[in-house]
Amino acid sequence: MTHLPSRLAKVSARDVNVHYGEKHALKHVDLDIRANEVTALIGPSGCGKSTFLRCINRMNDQIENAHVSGALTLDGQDIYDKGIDVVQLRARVGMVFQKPNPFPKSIFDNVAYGPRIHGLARDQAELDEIVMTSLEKAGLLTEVRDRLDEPGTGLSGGQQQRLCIARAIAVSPELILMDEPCSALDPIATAKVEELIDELRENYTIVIVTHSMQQAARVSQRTAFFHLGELVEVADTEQIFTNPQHPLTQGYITGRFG
Ligand SMILES: Nc1ncnc2c1ncn2[C@@H]1O[C@H](COP(=O)(O)OP(=O)(O)OP(=O)(O)O)[C@@H](O)[C@H]1O
Repeated sequence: MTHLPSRLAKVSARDVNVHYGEKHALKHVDLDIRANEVTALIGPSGCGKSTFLRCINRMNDQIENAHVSGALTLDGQDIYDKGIDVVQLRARVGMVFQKPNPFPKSIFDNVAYGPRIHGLARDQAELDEIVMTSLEKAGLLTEVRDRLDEPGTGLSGGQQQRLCIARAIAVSPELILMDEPCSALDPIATAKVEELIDELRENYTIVIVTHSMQQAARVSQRTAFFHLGELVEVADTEQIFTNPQHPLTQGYITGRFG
């Protein structure tokens, strides 16, 4: 039985299905994402984690053969409503990708890009303020304060990823989607980004796809385990890793498959 979307959830998914042509990639997913928490999506390669993530900001719209059905709401509002402005939606729901992808622009302009296109600053002083605050929140300001005019692509991989997080934050999103944000980073840069995720949860809701169970255990409060397109189990992270209810979850977290 499909339950009604939860009013308490930041994002509520009910009977969400995604097909890529004939391929049924996501099957009847019911999942609530709670506000001001980090929710980790885990599961073996190809199980549909990224597909689910892309449903939330309608990135699947850009994939020609993708078809999404079911109900997805953000604060109770239908994400797939015909009246929804997708550009506005993506300002509310930011995204950070696997590979840091700064624009070929200066550090300052990378962060100022979103506020400029959304008209968030009335003048240069306000824009400066947004850029500096976003860099600060992303834990990058002290490292780049003196080189804001230099290209973002000249930063280290870990710094570039924090720049992308600053860029996402600059438009004041409510939700940040992260698709394996540390997979291209070394352990030290990964630790910094994980620390940052933990701090950001105070003001944002975060959904992170990760292949690292250690990372899911370190950064998230809730964990959802997917397998072959189905959501097998969702629970508090501690429970998933200490007392999973489903044998498939148990098998995955103990490394028996995946
Ligand atoms: N554009 C596409 N066209 C056709 N099939 C796709 C497309 N994108 C994904 N798929 C298929 O849908 C399924 C789910 O893919 P998805 O990328 O969501 O999985 P994932 O769990 O994020 O995997 P990974 O951990 O390897 O990134 C896979 O079988 C994949 O091959």
